[in-house]
Amino acid sequence: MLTGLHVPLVTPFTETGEVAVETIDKLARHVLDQGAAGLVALGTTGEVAALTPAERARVIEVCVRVCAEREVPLTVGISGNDTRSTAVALKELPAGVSAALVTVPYFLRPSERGVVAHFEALAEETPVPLVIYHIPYRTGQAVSAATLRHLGGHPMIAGVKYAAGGIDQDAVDLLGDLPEGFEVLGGDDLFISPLLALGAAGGILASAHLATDRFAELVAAWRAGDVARGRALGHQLARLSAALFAEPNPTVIKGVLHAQGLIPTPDVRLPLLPASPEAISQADVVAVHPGQ
Ligand SMILES: O=C(O)C1=N[C@H](C(=O)O)C[C@H](O)C1
Repeated sequence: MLTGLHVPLVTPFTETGEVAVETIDKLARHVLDQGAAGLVALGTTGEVAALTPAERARVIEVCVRVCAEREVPLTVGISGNDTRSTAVALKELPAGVSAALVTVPYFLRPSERGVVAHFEALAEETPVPLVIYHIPYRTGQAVSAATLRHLGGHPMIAGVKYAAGGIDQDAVDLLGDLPEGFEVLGGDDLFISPLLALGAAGGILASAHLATDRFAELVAAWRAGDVARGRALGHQLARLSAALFAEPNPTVIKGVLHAQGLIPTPDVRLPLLPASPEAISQADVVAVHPGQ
């Protein structure tokens, strides 16, 4: 389940500010047609914090339908920094969800022992396998390779979305000795190629809304041991990711998707502000002419 390219969908908005439900359906089918192995709903890229509970439910509903039809996994993002309410959110996931992407408790900085206790408690109650979202520059909480390896031994903890802001020693340690049945998915778009070279099974990559087929090929090339292809594509796609992350995610991605006619507006919800026209046109150029 946790291999290949998974696209964390943006949440497009209509001219009047509602969630553009039909566009989510189209976008989901588009990235799957282009080679994505699965979808992620309600990630950071989906502006989950700015959606109402009813909007979140609607987004999940559309994604469940498309993923069921295509027989691909759907992972749903769950963020929270309190164990009890996170467990409730997991139990409320509807049928058809394959896994939950659960953020390391943020802001509180509970200690690594607290992180272990949190995930072990969730793993005992969750109806679907968990993917730990390790992103210390957003959560403020360090998690070592040893801790991830320990958690990865639990049968309900299927993997980690690894986004440490680069290739750090823990990434090298972890990928050198993975627990059975536990996978690493890259979550830092710019560093996906080196992480795949180290043995990551795939990635959850917002950049892959664009050039989805090339991102899927990047994952396949590294997994097949095609170093020359993996390296060449990796350099090309890193330029695209850099352009798409020139301003806060997902503002530039939405700007480019809108410019390409794939979503009705480039709108984001506060506190995000729309990307600048310069950032959008620069990323659009790189997306269309990847070699330049
Ligand atoms: O929503 C996600 O999942 C992702 N979010 C990251 C971010 O916004 O920093 C980027 C990554 O591509 C996936």
